Amino acid sequence: MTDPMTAHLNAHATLFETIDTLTENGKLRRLAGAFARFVATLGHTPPPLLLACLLLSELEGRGHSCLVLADLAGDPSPQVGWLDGEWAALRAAAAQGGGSLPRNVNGWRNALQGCEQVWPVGDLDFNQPLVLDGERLYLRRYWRDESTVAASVRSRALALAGPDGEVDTGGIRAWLDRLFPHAAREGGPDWQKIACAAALRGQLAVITGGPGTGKTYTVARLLALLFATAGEAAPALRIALAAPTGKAAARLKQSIDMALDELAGKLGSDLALRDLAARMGGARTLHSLLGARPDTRSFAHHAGNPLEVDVLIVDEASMVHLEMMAALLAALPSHARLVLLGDKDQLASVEAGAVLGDLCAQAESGNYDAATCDYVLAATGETIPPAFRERDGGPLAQRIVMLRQSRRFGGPIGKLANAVNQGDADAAREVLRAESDGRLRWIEGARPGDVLALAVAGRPGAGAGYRDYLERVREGPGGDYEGWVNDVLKRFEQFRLLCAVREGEWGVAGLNEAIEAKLETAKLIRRRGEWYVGRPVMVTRNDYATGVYNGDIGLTLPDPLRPDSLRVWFSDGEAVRSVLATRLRNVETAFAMTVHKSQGSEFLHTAMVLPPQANAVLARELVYTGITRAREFFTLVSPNAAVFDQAIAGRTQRASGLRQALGT
Ligand SMILES: Nc1ncnc2c1ncn2[C@@H]1O[C@H](COP(=O)(O)OP(=O)(O)OP(=O)(O)O)[C@@H](O)[C@H]1O
Repeated sequence: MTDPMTAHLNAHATLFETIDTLTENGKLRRLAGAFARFVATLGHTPPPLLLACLLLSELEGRGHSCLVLADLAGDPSPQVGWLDGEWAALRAAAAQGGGSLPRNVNGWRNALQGCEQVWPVGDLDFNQPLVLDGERLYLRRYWRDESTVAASVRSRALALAGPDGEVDTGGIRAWLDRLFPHAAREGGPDWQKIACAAALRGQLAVITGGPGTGKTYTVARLLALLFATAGEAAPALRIALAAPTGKAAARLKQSIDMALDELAGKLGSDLALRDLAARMGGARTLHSLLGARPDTRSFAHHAGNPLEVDVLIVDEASMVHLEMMAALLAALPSHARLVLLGDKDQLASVEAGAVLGDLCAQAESGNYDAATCDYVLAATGETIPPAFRERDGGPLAQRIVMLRQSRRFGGPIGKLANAVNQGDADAAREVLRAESDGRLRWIEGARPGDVLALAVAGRPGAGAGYRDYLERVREGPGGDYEGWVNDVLKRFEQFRLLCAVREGEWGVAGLNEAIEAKLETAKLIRRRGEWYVGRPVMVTRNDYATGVYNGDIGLTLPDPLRPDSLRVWFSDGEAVRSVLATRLRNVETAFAMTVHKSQGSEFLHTAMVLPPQANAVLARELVYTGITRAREFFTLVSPNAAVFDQAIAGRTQRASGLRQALGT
């Protein structure tokens, strides 16, 4: 006799067969089918629920935190990159399981809210795995995280440091005038100064801006201001610096230390800034700040055991995913001031959510209310221009300041990044083709050999690609092993090849192999199995035993004490540290890496390789992020010029309920 569960799954045999075929063909991730099967074991499962679960899981893998019912009622193919009638095939197969599928949003909502696996928000809660909130379907944990973030951001946005009358705007103004002695360069108000004042007004500040707009410069001055205006509390002020990755954390600490040191020189003994820098300690990854525990999703710090901080600065906030932001906000004591720094236009986190983008949805237009404009005038002497005054600005808009003038990125790379950000393909192509000063180069109609030549030898005026560090490796350490390691690591950071995709000849996997072969032919490396001298690797999973984390990049060099064994060296701010190569289990070769993984890093010369065909991940944010990883030189390599236009035409809009919940 067939048990009821098997009988139930059999009723959907055609649908599961179609799901399996799509999975085999790489159109669905395995987890999506497995999740749909799991939900089917939990009770009666009508075909609309199965389809919704399948899509929800597939979308989660692509960074969306929920499924919008309008997409179900319409056609979700664009979000999942289906081009060949996959959605129609799934619908047809689902219909064979019995009954017709809903035709509109109302129909889908009715079908889903009647299912025992779904909790319609507001009904009695039985801890069902799926949550239906208005016109969005969630996996319960994302709904919980989104609710935590929305509630916490709302209450922090509302909490003023005191009625504005009680904030000593005169005192703030006096310090700000010293910290920002020069007027803003391109007319308009000094947004950096305004950002500092805004952050002093409440418990949340978001400072967004493109590369080189002075986010770190501003935040160093904000720290000085907080310290200067804290009065007797100053010596006890607990400040923490954090970022999503170790590399970004190290960069933040380094830049803040430098900026504070420079300020200390200017302000003399009026403010003990060097003491402040020393007391702050290092910058940490968010995982380490929250006390990540191996193999669990929970942290040592949470609402019941909050972080011991008064001020928390988080850099590269665009990389912070929804789950991490929820954990961070839950663990932050309510009195603490949170300052988020990041570029809202960059790619969102690899994991689900686009929190910074959602928070900053209206940052361009400012939307400051009259109270903010009055406060800013009193605290900074700056007048917010009418164009940035209130339209429909709520409390959150008052907490967000966008820095609009880049100090480092004014040249052709900045122009290109701007054009891409505006989706202006004509302007972007024009800047690229002008190849100003050799800063930009576009290899159109590229062949694989062009990428390899670039990787091995760079291009004239823009450095020698990977040849440079490998030749230094070949020279050997001489008498100063650590100096040599430092130099090799620095040279490796001068050039990087970024890919939009992982698979195929133009993806990370194919290019890494091809580059290794080419370097071997050029006698720059000598492979001896997986590990060899000069191999760059990227860590793909946190490993608490060896102290290396997802995204860390290291170089393989001979062990100074036992030349036969290899160690992988990582930069740790100014210092270096190493791990025996054979102890690193989750690593991959990193001559080529994805744009996603390059976030938080910059290279003197960045080359970005686009694939020959457009696909769902290839969007404006990705191209913008790739370009803005270049400090001095940028090369675009594309086998098919049309793909560049297609990529920047599309924006990635991640499905989330956060904008609505926050009114942004
Ligand atoms: N108001 C200013 N006056 C003088 N120099 C400035 C000012 N603002 C920024 N700079 C300089 O411009 C450069 C870029 O600033 P900063 O590194 O703070 O930008 P950022 O937005 O943090 O960049 P990234 O996105 O790359 O982290 C630095 O050298 C900084 O010292």
